[in-house]
Amino acid sequence: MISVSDALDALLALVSPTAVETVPLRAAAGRVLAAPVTARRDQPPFAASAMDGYAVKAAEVERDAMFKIIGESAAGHGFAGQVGAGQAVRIFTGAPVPKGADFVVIQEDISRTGSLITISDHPGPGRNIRALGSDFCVGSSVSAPRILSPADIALLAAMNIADVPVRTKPTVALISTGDELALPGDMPGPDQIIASNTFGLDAMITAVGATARILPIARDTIGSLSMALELANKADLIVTIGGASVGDHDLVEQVTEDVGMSRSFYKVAMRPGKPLMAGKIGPSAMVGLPGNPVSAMVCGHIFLLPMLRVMLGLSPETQTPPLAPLANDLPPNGPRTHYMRARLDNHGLHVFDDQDSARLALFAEANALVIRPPHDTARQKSEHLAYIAI
Ligand SMILES: Nc1nc2c(c(=O)[nH]1)N[C@H]1C(S)=C(S)[C@@H](COP(=O)(O)OP(=O)(O)OC[C@H]3O[C@@H](n4cnc5c(N)ncnc54)[C@H](O)[C@@H]3O)O[C@H]1N2
Ligand code: MOO
Repeated sequence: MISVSDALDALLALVSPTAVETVPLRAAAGRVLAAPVTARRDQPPFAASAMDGYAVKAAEVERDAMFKIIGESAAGHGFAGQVGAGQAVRIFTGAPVPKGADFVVIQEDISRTGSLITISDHPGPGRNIRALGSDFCVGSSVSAPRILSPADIALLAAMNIADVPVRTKPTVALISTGDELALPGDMPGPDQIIASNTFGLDAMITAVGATARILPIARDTIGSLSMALELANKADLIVTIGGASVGDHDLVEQVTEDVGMSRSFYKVAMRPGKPLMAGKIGPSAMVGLPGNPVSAMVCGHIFLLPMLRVMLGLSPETQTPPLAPLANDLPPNGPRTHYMRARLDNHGLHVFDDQDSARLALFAEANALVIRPPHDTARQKSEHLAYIAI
């Protein structure tokens, strides 16, 4: 049995970043930017008014000063002339500030009679002008890698970037194994249960930005499992679920060996998730997850997500696990790293009494996995422990 950190290192060594593809801007939302992109424009491309009002010379701005309006500058239609002494141009938000003007008096501070205006109130110190290129300039860079947020997409649009280089979505083939499994919506037999893990993992994989394929359930025969692995052969990552332990019907170890998997390791000192195996089948990374529903999902968080992040060109971890106070006492931990299901609220981490790795209903109540290192001593309420938000 190897430690969690050795297992993670070995798993990350099985994968590498996917190829880069170029997609239209709208399709880039949520994708990982693969290379820095640079602005093709200055923004704003001219000194622009930040307010509706009158463009004048700053030197002439004082209470009771009078100006003659000589034209108008609207967004999309600037004023071609020049503002001279004692002159003003009616201007609107986003419009180019005309030559000769360097101050916009907001219309609330003006009284107007025909084509004459008087500054009737004290204008504030701000000139109400956004300088050319004050947001970004030609050549300003958006750094990579990053998951493109809605704000990033808006920025790229403003930079006039129509096509975006992103990482190809890693493909993951999910294979549930077991005679006892039926699909949601099926009429399960009396000894059957519903295959839940594939669906939970599919949701997790999709949310991180990869594509999952759910393959037909492999039955507990060598032929059925071999066929499923064959169907999976083009995937970047093959994930089997169940059949990883030592029972007579646990065939993943044997069949992956038969199809020529070069094994990286089998069994990790963690709870849940001990009977985890990994290796390479041809060019695909392969991870054999334990079948217990909570074990499969916890291993998804601890191992699959970092692997997928590396495939997406990101760093494996999103953050160092934060600390929070315990809301209850905990007994000492055993020899394996224990990821304890807990609910974090304003009072701290409420670690569940029942840590059975088959209890999906309880797992769905959890929003944190409290990390207990091997042989961690007993912990008291209020002590701060590291956790992973799930
Ligand atoms: N003698 C021993 N028995 C077991 C050991 C051990 O060390 N010695 N380890 C236990 C641990 S820990 C785990 S975890 C499980 C893992 O077993 P497998 O990976 O072989 O999984 P299965 O036996 O196929 O299934 C376990 C359990 O999970 C259910 N299952 C399987 N696939 C799915 C699915 N896709 N969706 C929902 N539920 C699933 C399956 O019906 C079983 O109830 O082994 C322990 N045994
Ligand atoms: O290691 Mo198993 O995954 O505890 O239930």
